[in-house]
Amino acid sequence: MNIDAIIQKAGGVTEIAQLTGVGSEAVRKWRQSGTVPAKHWPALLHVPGITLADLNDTSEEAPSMSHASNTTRPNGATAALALADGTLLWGRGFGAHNDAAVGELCFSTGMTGYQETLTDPSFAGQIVTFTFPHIGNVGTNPEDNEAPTMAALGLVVKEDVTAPANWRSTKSLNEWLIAQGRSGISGIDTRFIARTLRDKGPQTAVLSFPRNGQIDVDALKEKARTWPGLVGMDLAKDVTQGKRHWTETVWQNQRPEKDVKRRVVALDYGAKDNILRSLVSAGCDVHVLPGTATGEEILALKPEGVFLSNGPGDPAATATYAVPAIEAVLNADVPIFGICLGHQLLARALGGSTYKLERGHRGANQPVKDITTGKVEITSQNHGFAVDEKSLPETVKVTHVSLFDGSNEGIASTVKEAFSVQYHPEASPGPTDSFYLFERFVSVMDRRANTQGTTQKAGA
Ligand SMILES: NC(=O)CC[C@H](N)C(=O)O
Repeated sequence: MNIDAIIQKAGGVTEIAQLTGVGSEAVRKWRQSGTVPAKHWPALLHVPGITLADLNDTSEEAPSMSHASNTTRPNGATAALALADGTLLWGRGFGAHNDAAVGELCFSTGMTGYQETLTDPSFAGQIVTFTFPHIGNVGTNPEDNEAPTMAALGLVVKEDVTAPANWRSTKSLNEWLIAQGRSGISGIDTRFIARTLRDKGPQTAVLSFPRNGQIDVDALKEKARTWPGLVGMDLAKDVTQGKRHWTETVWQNQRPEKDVKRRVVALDYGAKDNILRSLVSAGCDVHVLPGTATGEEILALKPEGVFLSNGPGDPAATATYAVPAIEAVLNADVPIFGICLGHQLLARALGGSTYKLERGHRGANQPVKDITTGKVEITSQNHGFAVDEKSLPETVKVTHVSLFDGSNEGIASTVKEAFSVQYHPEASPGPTDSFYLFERFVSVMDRRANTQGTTQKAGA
């Protein structure tokens, strides 16, 4: 919304001046510059029809290397970001050199946890824009990785990365990126990117930070325009780490250790380490299998429960091999808990379908309502696909919903012990409001073991 539309919504120049406690002269100045100073936004948010997004649109452009400039390369520009719609943004490269990393451009609103975000395997095939302007301030450390390598193809930030200041830091973000072989670009107007993705939906982009400094703008734009996009891509098979016995708990675990541990097979479609740690902390003995494991391979481990992990790419593509395996687990009546890609795959195995969202959810402040209790959780999220509620059969109930856009955030089968959520109860980064889901999974297995125990005793 432009400034004139905002003035009109507020009832005119005199009214807006009164509302904000400034003189009409000040309002005229806002009109000239096209911006409303942020300190007056709270007063204007009371006016029906004016939203934060509208005011954001009027705010001054953040100082950046260039704003959607298509022609001249500014002095000092060493990297560029080309979007599929023809936009070219110049910036300063950091991290490792790469001629042209191509993938889906997305943005995350998380204010902390850039290292966890960059190593979340679900970001494979994507270039992450951080809307929080200061990235890199706390450096990197060996404990905050969610997987051994960085899955995201690159990162886009506003401010240049400065020297780290944190007692846990062992490497600067710049050095760490060099070791990961990934590039970053700074000096970018990240609000412009957020708005573009908001208004136009998902966009492919190419991040170029070439060693020789030569950037062929037209070639980059062409590459961005012709990349096929994430729809139809199975990326889980590229990031799964396969078979292992996981024993680590969450960092600074305070939960008492359980006497009996429930034997869980965790299917790794690109699992974040903190999910495995959370399962252990909640009382599971975690045996990880690759996401490509068959039903037979899973059931051969005699699990008391099966966990379906998060992961990158299009769930419809991964479903080709994952769904038959999940169906075998459902048929064997083994309890299931799924997160994110695991949620989408469970929905498909139960008869539902998935679709690509116009606006993905990425950040650590996403409100979700638990429909059963009415309680709201603030959740960590990273997904671009979603479960289509209309496609769900009667035997599946909706348990959680996004308070941002009403899309599905959780389901449960009414005939099997199987439930899943679209968000990330393991946080990392983000709030831990939803840890109860790991405990719920364990209590389902406890209940099963107890009833089976009773049955056995009764039969003996
Ligand atoms: N975090 C995830 O598991 C992401 C799931 C899926 N790749 C999506 O984008 O929706």
